[in-house]
Amino acid sequence: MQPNELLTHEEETTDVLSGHFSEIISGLGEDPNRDGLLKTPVRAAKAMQFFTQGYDMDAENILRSAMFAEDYSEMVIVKDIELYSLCEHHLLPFFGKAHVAYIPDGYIVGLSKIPRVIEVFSRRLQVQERLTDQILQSIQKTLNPLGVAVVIECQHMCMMMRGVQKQSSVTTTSAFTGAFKSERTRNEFLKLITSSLH
Ligand SMILES: Nc1nc2c(ncn2[C@@H]2O[C@H](COP(=O)(O)OP(=O)(O)OP(=O)(O)O)[C@@H](O)[C@H]2O)c(=O)[nH]1
Ligand SMILES: [Zn+2]
Repeated sequence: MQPNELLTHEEETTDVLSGHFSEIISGLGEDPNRDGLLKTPVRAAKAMQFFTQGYDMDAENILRSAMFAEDYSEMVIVKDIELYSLCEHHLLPFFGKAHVAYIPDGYIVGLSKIPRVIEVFSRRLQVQERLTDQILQSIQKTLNPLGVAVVIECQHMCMMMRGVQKQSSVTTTSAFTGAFKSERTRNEFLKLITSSLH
């Protein structure tokens, strides 16, 4: 029997990635066999797998698992949801906050499912614009509410640690469907996410 037959798919991936990380460490001129680096390829592999675990998750299933029929039809906002993602250009983190709102049309969703949907799409190689849109579309498609709004504010390590090296710039992206296309509704949402009372 091959030793690999006993490994799960996840463990096999860890194995493959750690081989590559070992080469990266050598390529950087370091010795992957020195004491402090011995377990680093496996640790780095597991970290990258954690950062990209969203590929194995299904946002629509998550939302559908906690949809409840309810007559409430005012705006529901979940704001200041922290997120960590990886920029697909440099494989460096970008991180910040997401604010999500929807106006129910017959169904509400379990509140925790909104941050879970953000995990699904942020734990991948991403750009902030696509992340914003994917969150929006998955909620719109599943709940079919009167409207969805997503605002994301992030700092990108690729703009901080390297490249242009700007430490304080924050990128804001937003996307809206349905009722949030109206200026009045959108402004109410934007006011509420900047208010400390909500
Ligand atoms: N639109 C968008 N751009 C991003 C995101 N994350 C990183 N980038 C940008 O992707 C671009 C890649 O540009 P390139 O010129 O190919 O890469 P580069 O030479 O490393 O660019 P610099 O970062 O300017 O040094 C950079 O401008 C990054 O700032 C994102 O989420 N959205
Ligand atoms: Zn980048």
